[in-house]
Amino acid sequence: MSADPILDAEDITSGYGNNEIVHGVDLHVADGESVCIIGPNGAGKSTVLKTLTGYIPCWSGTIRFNGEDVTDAETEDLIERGISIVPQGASTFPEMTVSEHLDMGAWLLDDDAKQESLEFVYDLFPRIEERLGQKIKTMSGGEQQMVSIARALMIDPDLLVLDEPSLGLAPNLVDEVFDLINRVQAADVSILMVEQNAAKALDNTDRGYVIEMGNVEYVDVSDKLADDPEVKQLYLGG
Ligand SMILES: Nc1ncnc2c1ncn2[C@@H]1O[C@H](COP(=O)(O)OP(=O)(O)OP(=O)(O)O)[C@@H](O)[C@H]1O
Repeated sequence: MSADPILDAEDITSGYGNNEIVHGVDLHVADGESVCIIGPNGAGKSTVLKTLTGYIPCWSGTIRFNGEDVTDAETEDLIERGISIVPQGASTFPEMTVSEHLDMGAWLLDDDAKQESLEFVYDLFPRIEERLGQKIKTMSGGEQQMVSIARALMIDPDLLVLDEPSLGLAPNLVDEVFDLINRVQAADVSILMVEQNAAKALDNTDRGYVIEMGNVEYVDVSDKLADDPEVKQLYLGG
C-alpha cells in the first residue's frame, strides 16, 4: 500500500433481511487514491457501497475511516467525518437551480466554510459558476452529474464515493464525467466508485476490485486488471 488507507474495510458482511449478499469483503482506499469496484449485474457492488456508507448495517467485520472505527456509523455521521456520496441516477431536482443544489450540499457549513467550499468548487468546475441560476432540467446529463458531484464536494470531503457515475449517459458524456472525477482526485480527494462500465472505470482509476457473488475475485492496480486475460474475458467483453 503506497499510503495509509483512509478507508479500510476488513472481512465485512452485509445483506438484506436474512439474505447475506456481501460475504467477507476486504477493501481499502489509500489517501489520494482512486479505486473502482466492478463486476457483473447483481454481484453485490452497490451493496458493498451501501454498507461502507452506512445506508445498511455492517453485519460483521470492521470498517475504519481515517483510523477510526466507523463500522456502526450512520450515513450522516460518516458525512460529518468527511465521506461524501454521489448517489446513483438522477439525484438532482429538475426544477431547482445549480445554486440551490450547492446550498443543499452546504447544510453542515457556516457562512465562511460555505464560501470556501464554493470557491473550491468553482475552481474545480468553472462551468458551475457560470450556470448558478440555471435549472437542472435544462442541463445535459453530464452537466447534471457535474452538479451532483459539486454538491457532494461542498463539505470538502476526504473521500468521494460515487455509485455508477456514468449510468445512463451517452458515450461522449461518459468521458466528460470521468474527466470531472479525475479533476476531483487531482484536488486531493480520494475516490471510491462502483461502475458498470468496467473498461472506463479501470481506465480512470488507480486500483480496482472485481466483485462476484459478494466476494472479491480480483484486486490489483487498474492497468494490470485491464490487461489480465481472465478479467478481460469475463468482465471486459473479451
Ligand atoms: N433493497 C434490497 N432488498 C433486497 N435485496 C436487494 C436489495 N438491493 C439489492 N438486493 C439484492 O442484492 C443482490 C446484489 O445487488 P447489488 O445491487 O448490490 O448488485 P450490483 O453488483 O450493484 O448490481 P448492478 O450492477 O446490477 O447494480 C441482488 O441479488 C439484489 O437483488
